[in-house]
Amino acid sequence: MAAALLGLARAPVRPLPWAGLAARLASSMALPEQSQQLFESAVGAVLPGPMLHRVLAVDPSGKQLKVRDRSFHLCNNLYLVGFGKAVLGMAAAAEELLGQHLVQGVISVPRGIRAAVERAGKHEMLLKPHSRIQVFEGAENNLPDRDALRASLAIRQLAEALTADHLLLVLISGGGSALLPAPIPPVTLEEKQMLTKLLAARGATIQELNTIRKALSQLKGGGLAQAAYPAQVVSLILSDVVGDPVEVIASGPTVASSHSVQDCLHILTRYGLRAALPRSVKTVLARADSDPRGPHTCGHVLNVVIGSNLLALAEAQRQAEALGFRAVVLSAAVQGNVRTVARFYALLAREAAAHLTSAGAAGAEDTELHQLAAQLQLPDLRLEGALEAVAGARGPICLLAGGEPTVQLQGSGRGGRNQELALRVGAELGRQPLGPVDVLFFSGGTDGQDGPTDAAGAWVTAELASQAAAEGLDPAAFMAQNDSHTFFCRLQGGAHLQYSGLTGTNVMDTHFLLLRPR
Ligand SMILES: Nc1ncnc2c1ncn2[C@@H]1O[C@H](COP(=O)(O)OP(=O)(O)OP(=O)(O)O)[C@@H](O)[C@H]1O
Ligand SMILES: O=C(O)[C@H](O)CO
Repeated sequence: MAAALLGLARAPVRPLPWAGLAARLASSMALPEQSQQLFESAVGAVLPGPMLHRVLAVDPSGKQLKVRDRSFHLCNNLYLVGFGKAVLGMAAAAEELLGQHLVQGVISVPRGIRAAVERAGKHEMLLKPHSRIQVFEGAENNLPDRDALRASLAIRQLAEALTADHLLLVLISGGGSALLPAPIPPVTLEEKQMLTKLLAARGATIQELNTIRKALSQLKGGGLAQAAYPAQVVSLILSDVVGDPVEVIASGPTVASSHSVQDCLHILTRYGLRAALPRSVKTVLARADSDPRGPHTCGHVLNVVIGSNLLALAEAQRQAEALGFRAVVLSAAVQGNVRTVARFYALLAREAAAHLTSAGAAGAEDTELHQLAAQLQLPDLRLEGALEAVAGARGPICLLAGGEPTVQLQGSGRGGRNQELALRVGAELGRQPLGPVDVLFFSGGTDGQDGPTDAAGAWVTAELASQAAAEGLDPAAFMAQNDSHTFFCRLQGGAHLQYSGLTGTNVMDTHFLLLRPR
């Protein structure tokens, strides 16, 4: 769906007409440098400014706001609210574009974000000095708190005061659920926070977590849209969820919820929380099905996904082609255990290397690769397309993917999904020689922060095991402790780490596999 929405469906890969020149270009730069360029172009494509400019425009008369192919009348009637990790930059871009039409705005963004953006010199992501947009910072560590609650109440108040003449622009990005808490009484903020924490710790998916959050919230699951009715509502959504489901991202505050109380009870039972529910939660759930207003309706809302992992990958693919790689996007929905995902990428690298060096792929490994692909159940995986492209290639190959694998923490080390994935792929690649081909795997979080570290991710080559051994580092010991960040800090003085600082955007992670025959 996202591909169609964004007009990004790709034609099958054909040989490049300028293949000779491009291949020379690819071979003149080091693979780590090239992977860094791909990451920068991926992130650059989903920065708030470019994204908003792609979908929003004011017509020359200044009387119409164009959102894709829809037009909305402007006459001192524009209001703005927003919540999410990327919303400060989105609001700054909206203010730049629509400032003179804006009457008032309120946004809820993570604690410390303005100072971080300022320190990074990203002034284009800051609001103007006398902005009409009020900023609340809160939800430290992605958990709803009193400050986020105050922000939610200000957002609700703004929405409820609107009339049919008004237009409300809603800016939404990942992290929005924690930044827009408004529990339905008698549920308290603390009770909701506790339930969310318990569900997350027991492994609930973001879909399950947000189903519960919606049932207990005044503003999620279409509640914000309802509060703004009869004003027209345009929501611009930056997706941080695989498949870009608008009802899940930030718990869908402008999307009518299709979940029933039964769905909630199933989830609470699945995670062993049904028996110990606070009385207030039971009361709200019991009331929900008998709510005389019925579910929220959202006919007055236009929800638009303005950025996603696929958009970032498409830009990185373009950049890879410009660098002379034959480039294929494998999937923008990589999920699953990081160990399985790492094995999958290592087998894919091995098979691609075998084709490039005419060694021929081993049957058992091809079978395992397909088994892992089936096990991971990636809905949009283009494995055959990638293998075909690899089989027909003589020069450098770039396979791109994105998503959010899961790390089940066992140790007490420092790391993140991306660094752990890279370390695991590197360890797998070193198991057998790959022939005369250079192979690099890169994994980086588009928000610029991988887990609780200040690196965005890391890159590895097939030489990782020997490089580590030369410095007395044992990758297996670091993996057992989930200590990938410490490993990469020590390996060649941190040269394999990707640092970009907080990027001000967030469309999950990017994975690049680069292969170049020697
Ligand atoms: N030592 C570690 N090694 C590997 N992964 C870790 C480690 N510590 C935390 N993580 C992982 O980091 C993730 C949390 O990091 P982060 O704050 O970047 O979350 P996020 O999912 O990227 O947030 P968002 O999607 O809202 O941007 C969790 O998935 C957690 O399992
Ligand atoms: O805020 C949230 O609910 C998550 O980041 C998913 O969008």
